[in-house]
Amino acid sequence: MEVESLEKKFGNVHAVKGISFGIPQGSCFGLLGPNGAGKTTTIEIMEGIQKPGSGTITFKGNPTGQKFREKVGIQFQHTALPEFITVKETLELFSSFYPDPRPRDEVIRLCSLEDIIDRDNRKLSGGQRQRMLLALAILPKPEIVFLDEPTTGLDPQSRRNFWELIQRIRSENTTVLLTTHYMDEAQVLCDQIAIMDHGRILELDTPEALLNRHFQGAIIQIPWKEGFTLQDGKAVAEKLGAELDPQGMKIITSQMDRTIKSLLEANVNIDGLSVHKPNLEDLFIKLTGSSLRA
Ligand SMILES: Nc1ncnc2c1ncn2[C@@H]1O[C@H](COP(=O)(O)OP(=O)(O)OP(=O)(O)O)[C@@H](O)[C@H]1O
Repeated sequence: MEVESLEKKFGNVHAVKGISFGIPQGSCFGLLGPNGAGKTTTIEIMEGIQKPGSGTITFKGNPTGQKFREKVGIQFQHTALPEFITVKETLELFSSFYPDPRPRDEVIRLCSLEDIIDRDNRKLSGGQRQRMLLALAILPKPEIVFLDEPTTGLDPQSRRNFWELIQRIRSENTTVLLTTHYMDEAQVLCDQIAIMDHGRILELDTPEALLNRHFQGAIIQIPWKEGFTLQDGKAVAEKLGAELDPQGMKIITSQMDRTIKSLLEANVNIDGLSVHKPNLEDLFIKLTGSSLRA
C-alpha cells in the first residue's frame, strides 16, 4: 500500500501535513505518535472512512475504491458488539455479511476463541473483547488489516497474548497496519515504524535502523535523590554530556568505563545507577520531547 503526499485539514486544524510512506505486502507497519499527532486521521483515510484533503493512496498500484474495501479488515478503537448474543452467534452473523468468509473454525483457532465461544458478548473481559474484534476484522479474509490501538487498556499478559495473534495473522502473509501507544509493542511486532507528531512523519525505518541512527552505546540513568538533586545535576551536566529530566540524569555513552570514572571524579552519588540498551521509548522521547503515554 502506498500513501503519497497525504494531507487533511479540519477547519483550521491541520491534522495531516503531506505525509508519504509505503507498506510492503505481508509486513507489519506501525504508526506511532503522541495524542493528536494525526494517526487516526491517517489510518481512517487509508481505510476509506474519511476523504483525504489531497494526496493519493494506492493498493497494489490501483487507487483505493470499492474493490479495495473488500480486501480490508478493520479493528476500530471503539466498536460496540451486539448484546445478548454469544461469540459464536456474532461470528455467524458477521460471516453472513460476506460472500466468501473465512471458515469459522479457522477464525476461532487464529484468535484463540475456543474458551469463550458460548459466552455472551456482554460478559467478555477487555482482552477477550479485543480477540473477538480481531476475529471480526479477519472474517472477510482481508489482505490488509488495520488495527487502531488494539491493546490500549489491556493488562500486560493480555497484550502479550494479543501480540501472538497478530503474529499468527502476519505469518499468513496478511499485511498489518497498527497504531499504538506502546513502544514495546512496536518493537516486537513492527517491521517498519513511522513516528508522527503534529501531522508530520519525523522518522520512518525499521526499529533497529532508527535506534542505530540515533544512539551509539548504552544509556546510563541516575535518579534524583537526597545527596544528588537537580541542582547537583545541573552543575555537572555539561561536563559529562548529560541530559536532565524530571526523573534524573541521563548519559548516552559508548565508553562505559570512562563515563563511570568521570562520574566518580565529579563526586556524583551514583546510588541507583542503571544501564540499559536504548529502546524505542528513548527514541520517542528524544524525537517528540515527551513520553508516548504522557
Ligand atoms: N473530525 C474532526 N474535526 C476536527 N478536528 C479533528 C477531527 N478529527 C481529528 N481532529 C483533530 O486532528 C488532530 C489529529 O487527530 P487524530 O485523531 O488523527 O490524532 P491521533 O494521533 O490519532 O491521536 P490519539 O493518539 O489521541 O488517538 C487533532 O488535533 C484532532 O483534534
